Amino acid sequence: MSLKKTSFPKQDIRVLLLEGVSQTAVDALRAAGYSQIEYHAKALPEDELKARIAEAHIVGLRSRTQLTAEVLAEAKRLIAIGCFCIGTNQVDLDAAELAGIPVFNAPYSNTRSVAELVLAQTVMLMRGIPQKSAQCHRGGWSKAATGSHEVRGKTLGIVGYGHIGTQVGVLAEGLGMQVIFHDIETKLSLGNARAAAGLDDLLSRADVVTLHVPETPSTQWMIGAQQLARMKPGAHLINAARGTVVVIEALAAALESGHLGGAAVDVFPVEPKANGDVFESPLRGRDNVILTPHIGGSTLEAQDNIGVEVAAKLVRYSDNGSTLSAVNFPEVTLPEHEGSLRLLHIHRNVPGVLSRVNEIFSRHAVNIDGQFLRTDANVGYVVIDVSADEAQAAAIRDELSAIEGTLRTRVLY
Ligand SMILES: NC(=O)C1=CN([C@@H]2O[C@H](COP(=O)(O)OP(=O)(O)OC[C@H]3O[C@@H](n4cnc5c(N)ncnc54)[C@H](O)[C@@H]3O)[C@@H](O)[C@H]2O)C=CC1
Ligand SMILES: O=C(O)C(=O)COP(=O)(O)O
Repeated sequence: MSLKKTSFPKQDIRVLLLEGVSQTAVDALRAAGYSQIEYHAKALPEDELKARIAEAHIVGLRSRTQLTAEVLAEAKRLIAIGCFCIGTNQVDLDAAELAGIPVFNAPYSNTRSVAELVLAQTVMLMRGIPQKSAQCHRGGWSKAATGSHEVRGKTLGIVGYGHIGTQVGVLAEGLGMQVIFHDIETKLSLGNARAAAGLDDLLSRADVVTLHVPETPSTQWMIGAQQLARMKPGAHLINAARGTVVVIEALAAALESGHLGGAAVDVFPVEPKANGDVFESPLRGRDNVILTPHIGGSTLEAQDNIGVEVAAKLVRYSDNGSTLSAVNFPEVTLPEHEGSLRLLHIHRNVPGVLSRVNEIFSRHAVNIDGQFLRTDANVGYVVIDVSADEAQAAAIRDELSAIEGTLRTRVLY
């Protein structure tokens, strides 16, 4: 494989990988010529994170590492962020964009893993298995059908009918469940699934409610005491979305009162920072609750696929400038630039920047082979391919950097 030179040698591009991302990511980065990889099996404490990210050009993380505006302010050299997961709520996406840093994720690679777990939890909860298993562990024996039900013919209510929610629905229909869903967007129903009239309608009809919404201001604490009270007596709640979606004390109270039959919870408002840290929760010690340590997407298959997918996006951006599928940035799909040097200019989206860019090019005796521009409300991203030598490109880059509103410039060779 021929390795492309970037604005400075690849061996000087530092990649910081956190939270034990899959070895497939390391392999993919190495194969693309990125040899300076600092690998951490855990999330770093904030002070250490600030110190390490200050040196990094590319950072890869999972759901634990919080890239706040304060942390990003230290990341002076950072060109790209890879979330080796689906959720990107752990990154201040606006702060990253305004620093000229695109954020990539793996929007589908662990979808199936979460869906399979939720399906299994649905069966376990409807059969009362968590309680029966706990009882057997304590030496008890209570062979009875009381409180045990088939899922066939029962109603599954899916809140958030996106990638995971639809997969859960398809799998549940395979077991003969009736599927209803609620989403803020109009969604195509798969199979025989039907949209509920609203959240309250769904809560009042479902035997099992499962949450698959992202963490946003509209989903924060969306399931509290009032919503739980609307659920059918004896119904079950599954949360493998984000811990901030459910008021956990209200869930504990609904279980304590016997209103809910059980719950399966994978995500929590506060999660331990590292394996081995103590997990505190009002749900601990309840036999009818399946507790898992945020492992909905943690299968080897998912992690390996995520490693390959996100590493490829980071390499593509670093080598080629393409921002396709970035979650916070104008998306530009770029062709290869054989025979041209490529200048990247990321700027605040304010009037006049493009005319200044063009004015600079008009003063240099270089041929423009291609120009690409995308903007969003905050940022403009312009890519210009030129027939020029390295010294000319460096001179142009310096002038582009001086334009007011410039966030980042790079030359790709
Ligand atoms: N437990 C785990 O390990 C994992 C958890 N997740 C979580 O699952 C979430 C969902 O993942 P995907 O299905 O891939 O996302 P998605 O973006 O495909 O689907 C989310 C759906 O929720 C809907 N939605 C947003 N706000 C809503 C609201 N207020 N009320 C109703 N619907 C609303 C959206 O319109 C969309 O259809 C992720 O954002 C992540 O937080 C994802 C993977 C693994
Ligand atoms: O993909 C997601 O959004 C998840 O929640 C999975 O997070 P993780 O990579 O297991 O820390």
